[in-house]
This record gives sequence, C-alpha cells and structure tokens, in this order.
Amino acid sequence: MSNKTPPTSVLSVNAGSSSLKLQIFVIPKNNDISKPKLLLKASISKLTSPPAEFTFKNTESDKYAIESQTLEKDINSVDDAFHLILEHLKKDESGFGAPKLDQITHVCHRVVHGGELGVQGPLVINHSVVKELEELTTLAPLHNGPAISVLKATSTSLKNATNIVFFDSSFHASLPDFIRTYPIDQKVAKERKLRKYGFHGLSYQWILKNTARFLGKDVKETSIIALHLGSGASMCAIKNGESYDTSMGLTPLEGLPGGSRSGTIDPSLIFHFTTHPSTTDQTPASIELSHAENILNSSSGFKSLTSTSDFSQILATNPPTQETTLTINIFLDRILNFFGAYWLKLNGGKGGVDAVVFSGGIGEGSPKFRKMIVDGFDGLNGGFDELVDGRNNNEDGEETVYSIGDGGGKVRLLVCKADEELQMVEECLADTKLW
Ligand SMILES: Nc1ncnc2c1ncn2[C@@H]1O[C@H](COP(=O)(O)OP(=O)(O)O)[C@@H](O)[C@H]1O
Ligand SMILES: CC(=O)OP(=O)(O)O
Ligand SMILES: [Mg+2]
Repeated sequence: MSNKTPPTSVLSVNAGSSSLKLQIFVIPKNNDISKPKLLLKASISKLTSPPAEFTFKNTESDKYAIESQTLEKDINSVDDAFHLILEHLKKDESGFGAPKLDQITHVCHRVVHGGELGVQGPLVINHSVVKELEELTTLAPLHNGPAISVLKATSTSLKNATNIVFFDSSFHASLPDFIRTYPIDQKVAKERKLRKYGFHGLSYQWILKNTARFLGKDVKETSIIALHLGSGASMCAIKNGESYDTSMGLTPLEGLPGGSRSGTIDPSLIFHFTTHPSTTDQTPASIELSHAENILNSSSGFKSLTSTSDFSQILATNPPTQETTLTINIFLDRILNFFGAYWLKLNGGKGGVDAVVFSGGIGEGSPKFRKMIVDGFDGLNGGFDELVDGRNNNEDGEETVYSIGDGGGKVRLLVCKADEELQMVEECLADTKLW
C-alpha cells in the first residue's frame, strides 16, 4: 500500500541470479529530492559458486563495515542472503547516520519478469500485483521467486514502507513487433503471452542515460550496443534511446550463455536431453518447470563446461585448461554473433552506433575479456576507438562511465558501472505517482 508521503529514506533491493545487492539512500531534510544521499551499500555475491562473499559499507560509520568476508555458513539463496543482511542491518542501526530501519519510507525491488504488467513500468504492490507476479515465476525461474520472497519479507519486517516493483522487462516495451514476435501459432502466442520480453532493462536504462551524459548527447539521439555481462549475460541494441533488440527472450534463458544458463540452443535439444519432459497438454497455470528447463537454467552454461559458474575464476585459470579455453571461446563467439547482428541492425557502418558499452560483473571487472571482445570487432573496420591498455586496465576509476579507448574513433569504447539499485531509486524519486 502507498503511504502517500514523499520518500525520505529508500531501500533498494536487487535480487540477481548469483547475488543480492542492496542500498539505502536518504533525502536529507530540505534537500532536493532528486539528489539522494547514499547511506549504505551491502551485497552477498557468489551465491551459486559458494562460499558466498559478504560486503557491507555504511557511509556514516565503519563500526560494522565488512570489506569482503567469505561466509562460512551455507548461504546459497537470495532469501538466506536477505535475512543475513537484515540481521547485520539491525546490529548496525545503532551506528546508522540517519534513519533506523523502521523509518524507511519506500522499498524498491528489482523484479526481472513483469509480463504484461511490465509494460506499465514501476508499480506500487498490492495483493493482485503480487498474485500476477507469482504467476510469472516460471518465466524467470532464477529470479522472480527469490524477488517475491524478499518482497514478502520487507512487507512483513518494514511495516511502514511502501513497496514498489521495477521490472527488468519494462525498458524493452519498445521492441518492434517483428523482433518481439516468435514465428509460432499467433493465437496460442497471444493467449499465452509468448513473446520476447527482454531483461536487464534497469541496467540498460542506467547505461543509456549515463552514456548519453558522458557523450554530451540527448538520450533520444543516443544509439549504442550495450553488453551486460554478469552471472546472467545479455546484449541490447539501443536505437535513438530505445531498446530495438535484445538477446534475452520470453525468459532470461535465451541468448548468451551465463554462469549456469545454456543460452540459445536448438529447441529440439530439450527432447534429446531429458527423459522427463513436461507433457504438452497441461494448462499454463499448472505447468511446473520441466526437468530439461531446470537443467538449462541451473546446471548448464559455464558451470557445465568447467567446475565453476564464476567467470573470474575461469579467466584466471593459469595455465588455461582445455575446459576454460573452450568456455571462454564459446562465450566470446556468442557475444560476437549478437554484436555483428546489432551492428548491422543499427547501421553501424554508416555511423549508427555512438558507443559500445561494457557493464555487469564481467563487463566491468575484466579488461582481459573486454580486449578479447574488442579484438573481435577488427573485421568490421568500423571506426572504433583504439583500445588503450592503460585505460582498459583502470580498475579504480570512480566514474560511472569511463572510456577505455583513445577517444579518436567514431565509435567510443566505454565501461559503465551497473547500478540497478540507484536506477530504481532515481526513478522512484522522479515519479510522484509512486508515492
Ligand atoms: N574482476 C572480474 N573479472 C571477471 N569476472 C568477474 C570479475 N568480477 C566479477 N566477475 C564475474 O561477474 C559475474 C557476476 O556478475 P554480477 O553482475 O555481479 O552478477 P549478477 O548477475 O548476480 O548480478 C560472475 O561470473 C563473476 O565471476
Ligand atoms: C536477467 C538476469 O539474468 O539477471 P542477473 O544477471 O542479475 O541474474
Ligand atoms: Mg545483475
């Protein structure tokens, strides 16, 4: 329920497939509502390649700070992670610079799949919204369930707060019909809402607005190829400020491979892979995740090719093994497939691409992998910036967007640090309909 008061203290929660990231912002009294102040940042990562890692930073006090702690306890779900962070927050309350947990007025939640709800943009939750989201769980099996469980936990533990959901899929409402439509029976497709939705949209919105700012361009005139390479990886062709194509589809399984996801495969492979496919005559509401779908989401991708879903470990294996080399080559190859396609679709050869932007844990964290990708652009002869090693290796840059190229090309090479949490908070503060 909305409490109809302007936000003064906002908690923002991002339940990813391998991590939970959380930030708290305050709007100091008499201050501009568009300038939230970061009070606290916490994350638990490596949930799918344990042991998990905990970080906690209160900008006002170091008393309970945790730079990076390997968790001994069996923390391997977003739910566990949320409760652990909540316990730590309660301990930290005494050291809080400003509001206590019960003074949080608004909670922003990243929900990956919004289905048709997602087209409307962010929503204040009520029972019917939660019910609709629950029905979408099977369409984002690694994400929606955990996000709903955090949503329920904050509704119970932060009773005074308004809970708002922000959808990863909303940014892709602009996909043209010939891109969003799968060539299947259209009656069935419409009835069951089977189409490309696309995800990582909060990240793409953040990348777009910050890249436009960096380039000094209007968002509506900015066209980029963005790569969000995290535990789940996707790419997006953004044309004049709108999503024109993206690699994920009906679910976050389509497109690039990821930590535990296969990405695109021949759909018939499912029937050769499993001896327990779901039967086809179930109604959508009663369909459980099939065995095969579960395998493709949870035990495929990097994890099935090497011993880990943690890409930093795969890149760091020295000397590389046959398995790590194969994994890296597969990921690179699929990225270049999409890159070539998006370059054509955006008319890159005729100046239709302003920048290539890397983001997500891998996109931000690995100069080595960025260089491999950029080397793959050679054949396009596309007027890209030259990669500058000193810039590409810049690990401590504080800026949200920075250049890794020489700046002399028609197509800039940039890194943008993902911040889906702040993206949600900025949207929340800007949209008075939400409070
Ligand atoms: N410095 C790094 N170099 C390469 N990969 C990295 C680095 N830091 C994190 N990663 C990888 O990023 C992925 C996690 O990305 P992230 O965007 O945080 O995940 P999530 O999808 O859960 O939001 C993991 O595969 C991790 O190994
Ligand atoms: C949509 C998706 O795959 O998200 P994440 O990378 O956070 O798991
Ligand atoms: Mg993420």
